[in-house]
Amino acid sequence: MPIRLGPNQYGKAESRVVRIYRDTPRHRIRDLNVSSALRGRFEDAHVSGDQRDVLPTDTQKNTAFAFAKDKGVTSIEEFALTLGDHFIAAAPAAEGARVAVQEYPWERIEVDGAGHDHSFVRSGAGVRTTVVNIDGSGPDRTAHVVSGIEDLTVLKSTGSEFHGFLKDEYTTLQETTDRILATSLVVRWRYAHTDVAWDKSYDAIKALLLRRFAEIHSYALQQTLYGMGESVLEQHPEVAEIKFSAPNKHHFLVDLSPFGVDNPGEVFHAADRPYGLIELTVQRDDAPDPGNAWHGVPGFC
Ligand SMILES: O=c1[nH]c(=O)c2[nH]c(=O)[nH]c2[nH]1
Repeated sequence: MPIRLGPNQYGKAESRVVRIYRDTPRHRIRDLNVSSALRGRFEDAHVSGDQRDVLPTDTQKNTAFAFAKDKGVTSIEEFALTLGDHFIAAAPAAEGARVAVQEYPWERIEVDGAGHDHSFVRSGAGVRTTVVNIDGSGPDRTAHVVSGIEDLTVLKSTGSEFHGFLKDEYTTLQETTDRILATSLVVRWRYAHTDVAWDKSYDAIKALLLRRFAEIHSYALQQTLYGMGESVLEQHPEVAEIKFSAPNKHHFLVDLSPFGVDNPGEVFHAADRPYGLIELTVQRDDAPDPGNAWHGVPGFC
């Protein structure tokens, strides 16, 4: 029975790289979680145990820390692209590299109305992400960048309705014209190219997503997310498509009538499970081919 090695990749997952810029008394911080993986002609390592083509995962980890010092972290996308190209050059058997980076946000601690020079507090609003996939080098090189934000928890205390839905013998859900809408967003967008002002693009897209969540009167989480994605594509030509994965964090009105207490939309039970899970893509008709841009990005349809 012929048996052979199928798709494979290997690398170092979740190196926690913290880069402090201390060239002036006003320090800056970039706090990263870096994962790299190489794919290519690595049959020998798997089938016979010959490691001559294998750039160790330990080396990949070291490189992430060394590059944080030598090249710095201008943006997570630039950092991931630089690392990926380096690994493909350093390991001749590597035909492609995947570098995923999460960035944890820090804010300066406010002291007497001003941000402190070297004291920070983790800020709660979302983790920035990128997944870079590079194939080849030289003129045949292709690079795909999928960036995004995860754990962006948002809530509207009104301005959300849900009614007119299909009903059958198992339907018990009441129609509503006023409910809480809450979700913890995972959003990922694919850039059409790599000539992007990465930090500026991220900041603007995050602000736009939040603004549109606030502005859109919701008839369903699906319609809110579609509207958010549509605005991103309208205002950001550098984005080819955007994907959402959003748990509908149900808030149930508590029945206080047994205690003779009225509850006009004021006290809710925030249920953690089960949750509706809404996933969608908003894309341009003429978006460039995704290639393997979504390779290794779990949880998206
Ligand atoms: O925004 C919603 N979309 C649904 O598809 C759905 N289904 C459900 O039970 N509640 C909701 N809410």
